[in-house]
Amino acid sequence: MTSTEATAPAEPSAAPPEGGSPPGPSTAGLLRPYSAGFAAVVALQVVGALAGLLPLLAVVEVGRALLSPGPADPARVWTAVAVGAAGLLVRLLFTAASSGLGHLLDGQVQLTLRRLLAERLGRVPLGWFSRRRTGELTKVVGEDVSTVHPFIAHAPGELVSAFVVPAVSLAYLFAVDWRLTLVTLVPVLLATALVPLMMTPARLREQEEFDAGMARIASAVVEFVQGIAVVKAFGGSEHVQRRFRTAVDDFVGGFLRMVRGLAGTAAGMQVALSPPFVLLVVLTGGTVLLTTGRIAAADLLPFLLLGLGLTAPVQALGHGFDDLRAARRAVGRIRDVLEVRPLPEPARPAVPDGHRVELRDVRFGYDPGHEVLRGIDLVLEPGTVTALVGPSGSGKSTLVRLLPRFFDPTRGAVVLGGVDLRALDSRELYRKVSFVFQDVRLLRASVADNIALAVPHAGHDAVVRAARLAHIHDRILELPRGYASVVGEDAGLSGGEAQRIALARALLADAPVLVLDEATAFADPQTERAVRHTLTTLKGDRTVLVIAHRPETIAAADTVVMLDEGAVVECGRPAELLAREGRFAAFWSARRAPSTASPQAQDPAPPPLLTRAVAPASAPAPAPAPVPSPTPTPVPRGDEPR
Ligand SMILES: Nc1ncnc2c1ncn2[C@@H]1O[C@H](COP(=O)(O)OP(=O)(O)OP(=O)(O)O)[C@@H](O)[C@H]1O
Repeated sequence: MTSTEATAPAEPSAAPPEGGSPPGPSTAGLLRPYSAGFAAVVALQVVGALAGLLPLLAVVEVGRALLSPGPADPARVWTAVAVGAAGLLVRLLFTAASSGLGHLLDGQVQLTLRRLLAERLGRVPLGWFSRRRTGELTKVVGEDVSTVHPFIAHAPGELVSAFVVPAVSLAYLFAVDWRLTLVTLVPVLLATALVPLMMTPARLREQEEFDAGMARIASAVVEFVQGIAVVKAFGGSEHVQRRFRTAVDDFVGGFLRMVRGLAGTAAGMQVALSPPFVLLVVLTGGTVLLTTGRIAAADLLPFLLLGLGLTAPVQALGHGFDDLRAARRAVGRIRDVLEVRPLPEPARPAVPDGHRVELRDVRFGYDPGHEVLRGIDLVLEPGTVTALVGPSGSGKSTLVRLLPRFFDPTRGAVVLGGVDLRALDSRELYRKVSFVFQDVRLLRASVADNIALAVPHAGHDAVVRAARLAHIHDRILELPRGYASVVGEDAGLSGGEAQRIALARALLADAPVLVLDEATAFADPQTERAVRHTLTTLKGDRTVLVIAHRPETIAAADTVVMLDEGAVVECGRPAELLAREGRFAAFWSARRAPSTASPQAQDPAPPPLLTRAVAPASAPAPAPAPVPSPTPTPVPRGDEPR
């Protein structure tokens, strides 16, 4: 058997990586395999952008030919036209190729990111998911990965041409007339001089307020939408609406301050970069130089045409950097997920011998310094049902989740068939351990596929048999397409029905260890009795651990384990424990007392356990006590008295 000490991690492996965890791949590292592709995108874009200058230069050349004294030289004109047309064609071809290649690369990068995320999400501890909202992950895998699109597909080409085109244009213009070139640069210099005014501490503060205001509105909307039923039922809509209105009013105030602060500078930049202003500046300078005889009229043409082109890339630069910033934030969130420490897998997996489960001095805490399980020692024998009971927050759900390795213990070990779970291959673990918890997730697939998830090649008969055992078969037949009905499309299932499908899935998987959070809260009394009957009669050689909320389940269990504040306070046969008149007896009678003010006042009276208490301790477990027909009132989960 694997030694616990050798493998026990200091912290729950579900905790986010801290300190010593291996860093995830850097953005550059993620993109390195595509560097040749990016280089090709940039090269194609540069050629395309430079070729795009040729039509403008051709117009300049034609203008010069037509404006020069004497008859125009047709050959010179036609050559210029041909070069211009060729330039246009090359520009079209190369920018199209660059864009096409950029989008292909984008597709590959997004696919790689999604594969990496899927691969990592497949290896992180199951418990990590329960600490995250589904929405957060959906955003990372969907939206954030898509956010890299402009960064990959557009930014490289746009940013490069934003530098190359002005540089080449400037070189050409300097060659024509350096004085008019300086004049042509005035609008760009003016716009650039205004940039620092947009980055003052006051502006940055306003930007932060804007972001915070947006976040407050988003959270007020989410709170309202997610809790709409509760909010309406308890008359809290006015409070929530007031919160939303306050968030919007604050945002509007902040937004107006930001706009007032930015408006003057932004308008100044817009004017400086606008074509009329550029033409005005070039024409004014050109007229002065022309009238003083320093340049020829034809020399004015390139400045009018290329001068406009000098400002366009400056504007593109703004968008490019915006995309870049958004992509950086998205890649940061993607990296956070890629950095989550995966569930450690053994290099040489051990093979369990049987399916006796032992918890040996198991300690666990979600957060450092706060233990939720405080030294649990427990043995679950094959062929027995162990009912876990205890007050809300005593650690029942946490304990059962250690068996399918949602988390690893902080200290101690969970041992299956003599092997520490950490020494088991995860596929082997899930072949051995099935679980049905209350937060059941069904896939958007047919009911049959949902049941056969762990056994994809199971025949229809086997699926039906499992569904019958889970008492969901009749309900499935009522669905529009029976077993072929797609969950969420053809069939809307209640929480209890979904749990019974999950139970059918677990029964079909036929794992020798079954861990259940009693699926009673949603089921009607008859179904609930039938499911319980299935579990007790089917157990065979199975090791069953169930968080029991119903008195009948507790009565029918072979062993009851009473937890309180993360420790086992009593453990034994239900009748023996009752006779002992200790913590479990108090817990039990609190459930019986109809006049108590506790929420259990509505619960059905527990079955007469004392009739079982007369059996000698060494005798085989007697048949379950007769189960009285429970009232339809469900036991709310987690409200047992302390
Ligand atoms: N994901 C989590 N992160 C941090 N703390 C948690 C988490 N889940 C549970 N806890 C805490 O661990 C303790 C035990 O919770 P657990 O859900 O295991 O108790 P329980 O006995 O199953 O309660 P209930 O019967 O109400 O479901 C509680 O104090 C709870 O607040």
